Amino acid sequence: MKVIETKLQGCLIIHPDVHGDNRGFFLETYQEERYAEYGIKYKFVQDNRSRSSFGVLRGLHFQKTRPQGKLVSITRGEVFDVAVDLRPESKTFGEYVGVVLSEENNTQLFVPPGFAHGFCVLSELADFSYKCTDYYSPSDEGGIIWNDPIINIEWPIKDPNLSEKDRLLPTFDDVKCNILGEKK
Ligand SMILES: Cc1cn([C@H]2C[C@H](O)[C@@H](COP(=O)(O)OP(=O)(O)O[C@H]3O[C@@H](C)C(=O)[C@@H](O)[C@H]3O)O2)c(=O)[nH]c1=O
Repeated sequence: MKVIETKLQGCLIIHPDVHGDNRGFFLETYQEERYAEYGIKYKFVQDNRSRSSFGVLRGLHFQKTRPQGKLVSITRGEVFDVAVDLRPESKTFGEYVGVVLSEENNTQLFVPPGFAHGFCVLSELADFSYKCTDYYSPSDEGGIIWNDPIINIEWPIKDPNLSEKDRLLPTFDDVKCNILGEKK
């Protein structure tokens, strides 16, 4: 397994070892002891999977008081996946990393608790799988609009297909005030 640190502390790009043979391939998508060696020492309590079609963008999502760390990967298709650092004490607060995850590259991203997360779909269909370090808590959901001008993510698609909820998300500026306890 190859693990690459990103500029956002704790946010890791993971390339699991893929064992190919004449039947196909095998890979371990999570192994507690080995992932812990790289700082992923969380207990995962929920596994999720979503399917989306080309041009769908889900995000940018976080939970306010019960932040979820997420170990994300793709079992079908290709996405551009984004993590935004929302940890108020972080030197990289407000910065993001983006990485292509696909069924070809088998890459994973570990998004620590305290980040917003989102992805857009680059293939006809994408099956997105992730493990979470805390439970889904709908009343605790927060979000930032995908095309926020301050975060300024270079999404590889234009005019994404968004849920009604995601279309109405606030800006980073609005969310930042809440996170940092500032008055606007
Ligand atoms: C996230 C989630 C949703 N749901 C339900 C609520 C709703 O009826 C339906 C779809 O929910 P959403 O529109 O919020 O799904 P979605 O937009 O896919 O939300 C997800 O986006 C990505 C980017 C993330 O990082 C995830 O943590 C999560 O926020 O599924 C659950 O039952 N459990 C869950 O953990």
